[in-house]
Amino acid sequence: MKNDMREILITEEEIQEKVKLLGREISNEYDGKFPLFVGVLKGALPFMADLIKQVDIHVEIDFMDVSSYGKGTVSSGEVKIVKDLNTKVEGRDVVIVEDIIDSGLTLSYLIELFKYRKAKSVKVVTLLDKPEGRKVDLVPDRAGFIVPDEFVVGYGLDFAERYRNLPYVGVLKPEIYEGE
Ligand SMILES: O=P(O)(O)OC[C@H]1O[C@H](OP(=O)(O)OP(=O)(O)O)[C@H](O)[C@@H]1O
Ligand SMILES: Nc1nc2[nH]cnc2c(=O)[nH]1
Repeated sequence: MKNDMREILITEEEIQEKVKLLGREISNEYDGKFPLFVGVLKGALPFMADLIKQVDIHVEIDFMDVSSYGKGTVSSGEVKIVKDLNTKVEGRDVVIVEDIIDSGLTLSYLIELFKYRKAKSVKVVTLLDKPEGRKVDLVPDRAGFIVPDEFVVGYGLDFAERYRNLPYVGVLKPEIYEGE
């Protein structure tokens, strides 16, 4: 798969170091509390798995599957719930765990949903933030790395359901996108 990459933007080591730091910060922030971490499938899976191992307080985890991207690289703009939570969020400190914030449409939808469901607090931690992609005004509470306005893959992020299992984040060669 490495041959398909035009460029590696963030190495495995850089990711793991950042995840440790975020885990420590979140442990301090929620010390004495029992937050509900909501992983947004599918992309947040590797980040969620690594992050919870670096958090040194009790946490509950659950997952939601929402989708606004089809097979390609452009958001449809419409957010659909594919799988809802099994956990009640009323009265809970919710931490939404994302792989990337691009347009911000997915997250703004989820934040409003959890507020409507009466969460005590709703915060966002994302591994990647792409501020140039924003279509709504949204700033994450914690972000690991800022990425440029390019379609990135790896560490949960796919192109046509591939490349999620790369341990790093990068950009594909143009001929890979064109082949689809
Ligand atoms: O800020 P936005 O423009 O809304 O983009 C961010 C969302 O897009 C990706 O998910 P996607 O809908 O592609 O589903 P996936 O995680 O299953 O790949 C990513 O995992 C975020 O959830
Ligand atoms: N794989 C991938 N999914 C995204 N969803 C929103 N932005 C991106 C991106 O840059 N790459």
